[in-house]
Amino acid sequence: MGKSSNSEGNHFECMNSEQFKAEEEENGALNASKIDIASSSRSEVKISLTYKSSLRSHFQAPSLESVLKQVEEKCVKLYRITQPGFSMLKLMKDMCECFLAACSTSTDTEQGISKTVTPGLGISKECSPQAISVEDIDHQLTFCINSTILNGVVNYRNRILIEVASQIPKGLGPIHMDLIRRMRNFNVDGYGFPEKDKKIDREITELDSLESSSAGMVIVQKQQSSHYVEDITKGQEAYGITLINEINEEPQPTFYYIQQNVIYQNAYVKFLLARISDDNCCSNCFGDCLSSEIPCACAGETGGEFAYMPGGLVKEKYLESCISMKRDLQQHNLFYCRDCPLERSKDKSLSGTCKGHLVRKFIKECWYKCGCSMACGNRIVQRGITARLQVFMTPGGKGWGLRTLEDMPKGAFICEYVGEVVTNTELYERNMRNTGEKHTYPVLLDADWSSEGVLKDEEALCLDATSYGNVARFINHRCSDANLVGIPVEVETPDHHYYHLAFFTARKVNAFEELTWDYGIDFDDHSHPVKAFKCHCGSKFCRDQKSMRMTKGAKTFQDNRDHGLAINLPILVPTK
Ligand SMILES: C[S@@+](CC[C@H](N)C(=O)[O-])C[C@H]1O[C@@H](n2cnc3c(N)ncnc32)[C@H](O)[C@@H]1O
Repeated sequence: MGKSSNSEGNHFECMNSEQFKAEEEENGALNASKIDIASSSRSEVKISLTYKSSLRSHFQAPSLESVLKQVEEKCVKLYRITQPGFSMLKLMKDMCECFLAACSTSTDTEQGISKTVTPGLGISKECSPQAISVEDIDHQLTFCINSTILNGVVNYRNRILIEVASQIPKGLGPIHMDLIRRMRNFNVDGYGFPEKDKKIDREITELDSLESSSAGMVIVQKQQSSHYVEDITKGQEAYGITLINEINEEPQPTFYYIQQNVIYQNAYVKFLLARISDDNCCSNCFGDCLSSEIPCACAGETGGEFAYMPGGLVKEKYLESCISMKRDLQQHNLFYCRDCPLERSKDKSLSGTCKGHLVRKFIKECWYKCGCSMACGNRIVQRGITARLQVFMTPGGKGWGLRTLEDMPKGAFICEYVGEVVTNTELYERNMRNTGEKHTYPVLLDADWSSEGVLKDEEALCLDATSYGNVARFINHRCSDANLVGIPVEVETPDHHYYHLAFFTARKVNAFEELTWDYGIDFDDHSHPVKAFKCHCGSKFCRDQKSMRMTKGAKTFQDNRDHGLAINLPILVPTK
């Protein structure tokens, strides 16, 4: 317990966890930071953060204003804060207010022990002589009840240890359950525990039975996962994206995480402001275009109405039309190219017959030439991923997959498909060099080939996420009833041979559900140079039944190379 006073001589009581400090030293985590929150008897709150950095010899203290300004700028960029007037001082004030509110609302005692808990991020506190505190440094959470009674150490790598000290008073059961409930909340908050950790319930009951015995260290659950990565994006996305493998020994996939598309070589993608005409931007707008009474020019692409609702979800009507386009293909016209870039890329001397391309609806977002702010409701995809996501090894033979760690409503933006922008010809050459990769990661950008007349080679584009990509490269295929829908989004250029392919939820998706997308594969097309994978989507509408029987005879791995997503052929209508 520490004491300090302010300039008016008020004393603050501040609780530190000695146990945690010892552990920190043991782990050599000398650069760890520590936050303390303390309250005085006059309900004043003091936050202090000790940051241990390497010592500098000529240290000159900067002004508080300049530091706050720099932090605010950094936060706005790093965490994509779109709230105008964001202020660090206000944030710190909010933290103090929350602390006081928590003190006054949760001091109801149970079995004589205060249930006051400050969940998460490096906070220790004392609101009453008997408190529970929660600390998190580098994702090690320490739960303390009265500091001495029970310390639960939750390790984020899927191991949960609960250490029980030697004297356990009777009647702590409800508190255990309360802790477990909170641990589950931490799961949902992105600490990466799989849903099956619900079996903690059973184990905590076992722990309850230890109450009357003298216990030492009790390992409640120890499940070493073969692989866990805290953030595959290495800080490039607003929230870290974890990766976990509890199924087999397959290590983390090797690829470079990129947050935005990069052009490989020949692709013609030019973002020229001069090409954006007045009809294609809203230079007279300001603030949020969605709140103006008359939709601006940027809504023109979607029939004079914005595709997004305030809050960022895609409007039901628009979303449904995109979903039905994929599901009921026969209802929609396919465009057949005169000189199909796909076929042309295979062999220039041959003129292959076009297999047809879906003519897709585009969303157009506001961009640089528009007068609105970055917080405008018509800028969703360009603001990047905000959902809590996790890459995980699927149990069903599909390799790695992607899931959400939080419930997502229908129409929510998940991520865009990011990769190297390559021409069809470049992709074809890559495919030919490819010697038996298990999974493939290319997507055709053919949503608007119908309006482009004959595309030049450098204009017929694909995204290849094999070596450079984002989290979307892990989204597996599901026939017909996938929970994501891919929508083409125009951001930088009105040239629709280049666009962003963005994934939105096609229905409400629950936390821990795998996110899937219908790649649009025709499993019956045996003319493709690379065979489609055997589909394990598990959907009752799976289109691969026939194909599974026909490919049974494939003998070598090479035979089983698949054409993943690089396919744009008519889909069979599912048989219900
Ligand atoms: C874009 S990647 C998806 C991530 C991939 N599962 C991985 O481990 O990296 C596409 C590849 O995943 C596999 N895949 C995706 N959906 C599948 C499904 N429904 N059944 C079987 N394999 C699937 C195929 O090998 C496909 O080429």
